[in-house]
Amino acid sequence: MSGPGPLEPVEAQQARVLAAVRVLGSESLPLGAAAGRTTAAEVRAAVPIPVFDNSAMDGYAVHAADLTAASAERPSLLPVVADLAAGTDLTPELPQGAAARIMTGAPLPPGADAIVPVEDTDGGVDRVSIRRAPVRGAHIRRAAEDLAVGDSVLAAGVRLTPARLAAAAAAGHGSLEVRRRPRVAVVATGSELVAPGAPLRPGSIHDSNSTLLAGLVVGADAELVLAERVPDDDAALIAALARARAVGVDAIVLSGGASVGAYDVARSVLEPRGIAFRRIAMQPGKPQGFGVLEGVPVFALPGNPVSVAVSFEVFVRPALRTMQGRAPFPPPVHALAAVGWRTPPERRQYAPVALEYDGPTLLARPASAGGSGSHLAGSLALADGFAVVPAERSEVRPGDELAVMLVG
Ligand SMILES: Nc1nc2c(c(=O)[nH]1)N[C@H]1C(S)=C(S)[C@@H](COP(=O)(O)OP(=O)(O)OC[C@H]3O[C@@H](n4cnc5c(N)ncnc54)[C@H](O)[C@@H]3O)O[C@H]1N2
Ligand code: MOO
Repeated sequence: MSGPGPLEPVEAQQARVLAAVRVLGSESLPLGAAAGRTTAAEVRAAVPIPVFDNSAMDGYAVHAADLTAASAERPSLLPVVADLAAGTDLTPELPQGAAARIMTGAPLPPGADAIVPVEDTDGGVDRVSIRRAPVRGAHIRRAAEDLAVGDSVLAAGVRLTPARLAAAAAAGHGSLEVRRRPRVAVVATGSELVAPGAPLRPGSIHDSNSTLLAGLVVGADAELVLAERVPDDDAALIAALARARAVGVDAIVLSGGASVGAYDVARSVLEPRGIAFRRIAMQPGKPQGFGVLEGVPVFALPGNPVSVAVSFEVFVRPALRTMQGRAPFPPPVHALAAVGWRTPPERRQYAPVALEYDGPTLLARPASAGGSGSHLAGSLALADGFAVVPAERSEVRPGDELAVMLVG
């Protein structure tokens, strides 16, 4: 990149990224190992839900027509001809004029057309006294009333939450075809960096980007296979990139050295290797390197911590989602600005905001009292998301509606 060059739209850079990434292959995993994975194909019910007609109550299976006269004052008495617990394989035909004791989830005996809850009876074992006339169909759960065999349980490209895994289990699946997790290497560059918690020497700072990126990668359901911190030294970065390729990666994410400084190592190493460095019309996150190095997408994010957090959401997360076969962009939430603030000209702002409800109204408030500087790492602690302010706006006024990207 020689000279400043024009600012390019965020969408143009996102399009480059998405054009360069591919959906990964799939593998079959047992449900217990599939949480956080993405379905590689539509999942259809292999068994119906419910599997068979069954009782929704502990009580008695009856013919409703036998009990039209039953009341608290004049209970009806029926012989109990069967005792059906959940899990029983008995399916006796229920004769007219008889009852079967039945527990919740036990199969409905053929002929029965209503369940009387035990609370409406004397709980008898040989004979039962019934104090209330049931309506036909009462407390019966019909086979397939939720899903029939072949019905769609999960679409392809859906993240597997515990609830979705449970639906798949209920529909007869023990394992699912899921996308492979993207393998990601994270490299923080900067001679000023020391490990979190290590003593600071003059001019040094704690490396927070490694922690941030590692957590974001894992939170995006990818696999962190390498995390390195390298000084502003070409040979050190080249060696780190070689190690990343040696372990096998689907993406490499760097932080720092993406701008025009004399020691901007990411740019000096990667630009000659075909990674393009551009100025994107966004704040923070203006300098962005992206390209494909020996088949591997490489993201060179600017070093400022808030820039890293925003750049991940805007470029890296959509790529990792695409690799997993998901829609690239999670839907934003909408909030009203609690206060006003100035925004930079000609750059779309991604302002870290804290969200809070005022009654039913979701309000967004800048997460840092110190403004929206990309160096304000402390503001990340309070940020629930990034409010997206269009480039043509120069200020946000109190009450303005804002789209907010939730942080991962
Ligand atoms: N002359 C210009 N200077 C700068 C421009 C510009 O257009 N012209 N753009 C500014 C913008 S905007 C950004 S953003 C930064 C991006 O710079 P780099 O990507 O080269 O990042 P560094 O210089 O390496 O670091 C920036 C900042 O972040 C701190 N940092 C870096 N790594 C970490 C880490 N792992 N943990 C915590 N903090 C980190 C670093 O110490 C710097 O303070 O360039 C502007 N300059
Ligand atoms: O683009 Mo930089 O991230 O504004 O500070």
